[in-house]
Amino acid sequence: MKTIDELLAAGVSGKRVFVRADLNVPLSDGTITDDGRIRAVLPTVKALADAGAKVVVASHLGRPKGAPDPAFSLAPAASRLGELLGSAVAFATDTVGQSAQDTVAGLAEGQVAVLENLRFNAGETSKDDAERGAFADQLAALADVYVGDGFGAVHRKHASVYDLPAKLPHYAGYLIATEVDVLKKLTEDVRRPYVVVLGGAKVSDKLAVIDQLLDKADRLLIGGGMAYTFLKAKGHEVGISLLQEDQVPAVTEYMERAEKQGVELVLPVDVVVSRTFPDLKTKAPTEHTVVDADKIPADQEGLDIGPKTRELYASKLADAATVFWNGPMGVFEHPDYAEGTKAVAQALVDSDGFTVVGGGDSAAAVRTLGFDETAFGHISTGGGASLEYLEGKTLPGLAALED
Ligand SMILES: Nc1ncnc2c1ncn2[C@@H]1O[C@H](COP(=O)(O)OP(=O)(O)OP(=O)(O)O)[C@@H](O)[C@H]1O
Ligand SMILES: O=C(O)[C@H](O)COP(=O)(O)O
Repeated sequence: MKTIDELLAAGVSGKRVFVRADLNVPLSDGTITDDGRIRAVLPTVKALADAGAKVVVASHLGRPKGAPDPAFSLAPAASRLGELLGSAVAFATDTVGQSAQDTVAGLAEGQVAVLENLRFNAGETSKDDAERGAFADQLAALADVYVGDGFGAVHRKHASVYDLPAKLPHYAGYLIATEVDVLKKLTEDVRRPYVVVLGGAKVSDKLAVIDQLLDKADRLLIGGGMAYTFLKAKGHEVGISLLQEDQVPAVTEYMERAEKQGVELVLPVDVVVSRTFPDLKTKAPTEHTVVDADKIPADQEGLDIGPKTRELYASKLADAATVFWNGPMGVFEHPDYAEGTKAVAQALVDSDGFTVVGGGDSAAAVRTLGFDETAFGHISTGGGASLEYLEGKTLPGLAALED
């Protein structure tokens, strides 16, 4: 995989360099609530601009349906990028149309432009190779060189991630190079005990990675929305909690395999429950109680791990030599359900091991809950991407950067 340093050494002055970033940042009423992914691409953008390149930054945001949707515009991300760079960033109001062509043509050496959301064009995510290829051809016409730096999207076989690199000289940016280095440490001769903490809401995505982790990890701690499918599989009432009913058989099999393979698979022993899902906009205080994990009332849902579980998980993390954590332990966006995520984050800060936080929401949780990012070994910008890497899958966006 050729890296950006090789590109810079060869000289980029005056060249149009297409940087595929992951600027898929959380927004609330058009305001960016966590700019971590924008900060993560700064080293690459700065190095190219300082070397005189005409930098064309492109990304997706959210999941628009292949057509323009103002709610998913990259304009706020573009202006935040400009603030962080300390210089004006040109913004194209389309992806490959007249605005993009004029904006790129008007770039001076060292200047940066951001294209509008790539997923406003159906070709970006199309399952049809020809349709994706045609869109990639239009993107290629805007650049002389390609730099892949959107780690959070490398598991997607999309035009700007997979098809476009083949059409231009291509290099890995600093973020992708760092992320791959870190994740390699988690897949090759990992230091033990190796503890994995899984939570969050994308239950089905993550269950698949457990299958692989059972052969690698020494301990698996389950929290967040993930936990209730496991508790159901143990025969417990889970009320109206987040549940992937069709995954109960698979989860049962995982628990049996963990037992056989001597992998400690730890589930919550108590949970914070409520009758209703909290209002994440008003964050109005909610009625909630702590119950044993096998006593969730039928009309209530588990929204965070309870105090006994927080202590239990901290004790299971205390001697870890390596930790990978993906997925918040509860609905951390609401103060009534943030304590579990805080407790796990604190346990990683207290750990002497190598700690990796993998995931857009998990990384955002660590930052918004006030933890110092440097207290962790690495905060990945990709949740799904890091999980699929750990699964041992070939990631399209990384394969496309190999010669
Ligand atoms: N018990 C629960 N019930 C419902 N939702 C929950 C629960 N616990 C956590 N969540 C939600 O899970 C969401 C994050 O899950 P997700 O799987 O997306 O995390 P992530 O993997 O870190 O993010 P990404 O995949 O975007 O990198 C949060 O918005 C949180 O509110
Ligand atoms: O948030 C993420 O995980 C990445 O930006 C990928 O987004 P996607 O799941 O919509 O492809």
